[in-house]
Amino acid sequence: MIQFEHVTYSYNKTPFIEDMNLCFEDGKITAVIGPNGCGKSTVIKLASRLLKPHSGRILLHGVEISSIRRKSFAREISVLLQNGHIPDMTVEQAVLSGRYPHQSFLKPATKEDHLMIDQAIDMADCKVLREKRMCQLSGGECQRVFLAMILAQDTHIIFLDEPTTYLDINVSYEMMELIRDMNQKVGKTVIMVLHDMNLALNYADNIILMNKGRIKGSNLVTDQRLHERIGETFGVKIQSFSEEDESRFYFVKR
Ligand SMILES: Nc1ncnc2c1ncn2[C@@H]1O[C@H](COP(=O)(O)OP(=O)(O)OP(=O)(O)O)[C@@H](O)[C@H]1O
Repeated sequence: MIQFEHVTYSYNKTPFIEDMNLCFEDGKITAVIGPNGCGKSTVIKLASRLLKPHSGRILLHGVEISSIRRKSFAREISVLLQNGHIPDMTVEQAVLSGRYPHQSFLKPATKEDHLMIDQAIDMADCKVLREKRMCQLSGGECQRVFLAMILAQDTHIIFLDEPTTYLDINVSYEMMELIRDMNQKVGKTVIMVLHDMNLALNYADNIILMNKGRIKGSNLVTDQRLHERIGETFGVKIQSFSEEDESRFYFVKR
């Protein structure tokens, strides 16, 4: 479990995130949603130690994350960022680099490392890309390889910042199915930033809604007013229709 306690962070003189309290529960898929610039990536970067809070505490299973050793932390938490750096190496080497928290300095990769990268490449459907260089891949292919790197890192908690960027609609759903498998079959805790409300509503066990650096609601999956709240926050109108005794919603411009 990751907890934010009274966290404050600012990029300039004015605090952007102020006194934030938040909990990412174990074993769940949590979607963080909110308009552009509302602070979703900032939260992911704070939780994954890429940014340091100016005040307050961030705890991983009750331990302040700043006190955890780098390699131990990387065995617990992995993160897929937006616009990640494309390494100058082959896909196989890139996926192997995901194993670094489990390897000893200057020791060659072990049998287990190779097994993990084979599994990760298989799961993320990157077999045909294995020998290619990263710079030769399309945006969607790169995204799949980044996911394979994360799978190879084999952490309990996975942060994904817009994992479906560059993916077409069909592959986006495949990616979500893979994320659901990681959660349900392997027990990973997944926290992901999503812009696609359909994906968030279909795949998340928990939805956290943000606006202007603040949490506007968490545990929203069961909130009867979830769709209205999304509409208000994004400034869009909701329309609903019934399908097979189920109400479906879509959002349109006001
Ligand atoms: N390095 C930085 N320096 C200054 N301001 C920053 C920096 N990074 C982000 N910001 C600002 O902080 C705010 C929150 O940014 P953040 O990337 O967390 O938003 P987001 O909700 O993830 O947005 P998006 O949906 O567009 O990806 C924005 O106003 C952004 O301009």
